[in-house]
Amino acid sequence: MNGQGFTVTGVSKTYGGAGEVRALDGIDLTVGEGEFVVLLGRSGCGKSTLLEIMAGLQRPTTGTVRLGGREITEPDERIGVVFQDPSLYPWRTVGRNVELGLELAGLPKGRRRAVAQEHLELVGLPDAGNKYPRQLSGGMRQRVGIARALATRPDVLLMDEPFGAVDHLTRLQLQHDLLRLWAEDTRTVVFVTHDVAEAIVLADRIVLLTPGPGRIARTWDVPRPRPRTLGDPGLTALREEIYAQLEDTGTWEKEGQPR
Ligand SMILES: Nc1ncnc2c1ncn2[C@@H]1O[C@H](COP(=O)(O)OP(=O)(O)OP(=O)(O)O)[C@@H](O)[C@H]1O
Repeated sequence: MNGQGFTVTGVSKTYGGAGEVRALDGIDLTVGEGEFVVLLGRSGCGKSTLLEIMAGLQRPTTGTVRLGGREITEPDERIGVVFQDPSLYPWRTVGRNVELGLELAGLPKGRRRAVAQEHLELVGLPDAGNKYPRQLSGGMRQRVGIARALATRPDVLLMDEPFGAVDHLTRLQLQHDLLRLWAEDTRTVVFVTHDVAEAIVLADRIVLLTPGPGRIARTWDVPRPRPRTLGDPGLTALREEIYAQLEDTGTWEKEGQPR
């Protein structure tokens, strides 16, 4: 276990400009060391805003975020971030993309190579190092994004719809691989999705956000062993409960697609 916990206290965010948008209001959230928390909610409820604030990529209008007791006000070496679009540099090989954070950290070239290769192996791409991103599938590129985030050995992984752009089967495989990586080296994970099934398969705890402004409506513990299948009766009940709560907010259609 090498994770660190987050404490989000009274976080609100209002985007300025012509039409003010209250994206978040009064978010209080604790994520324990080594815990896998999923932020679930429809499009526009402030999931990305909250994740970016936790990553130090944005400042809240009010409130604070602490990681291991230290306030987060800017990007932090203890935090790795994975977005839906892995944004790989097309002119760099896959290996050199994974090396990016290590370059910034000043690691010597030979060591960078070795660490990048080690992390490509970890995500199931042992032979991809000398290829270019365009030679990989979408799912493989997303794995490279994960390898890049893990290569600097962050204590915490923040993931914003990381599997949102890949096909269903690839998505299931990536979920499985992520859980394997997490089990091998447990670190704190905060994972954003609007997919109820994905939340149930992955999370220790599901945090449901509702929009206008984004607030925490409810949280659920998912006390089932992994790997989980949605056929598990305990999970079917939970799934129904989450959908019922979403329907209460009048903004959801069954099977996880926001209107
Ligand atoms: N840079 C910005 N400037 C102004 N408004 C913004 C900005 N970023 C987000 N918003 C607004 O804040 C609200 C929350 O957006 P956010 O992207 O955090 O939600 P989300 O739940 O992650 O949505 P999605 O699932 O579609 O990514 C939305 O109303 C959005 O339009």
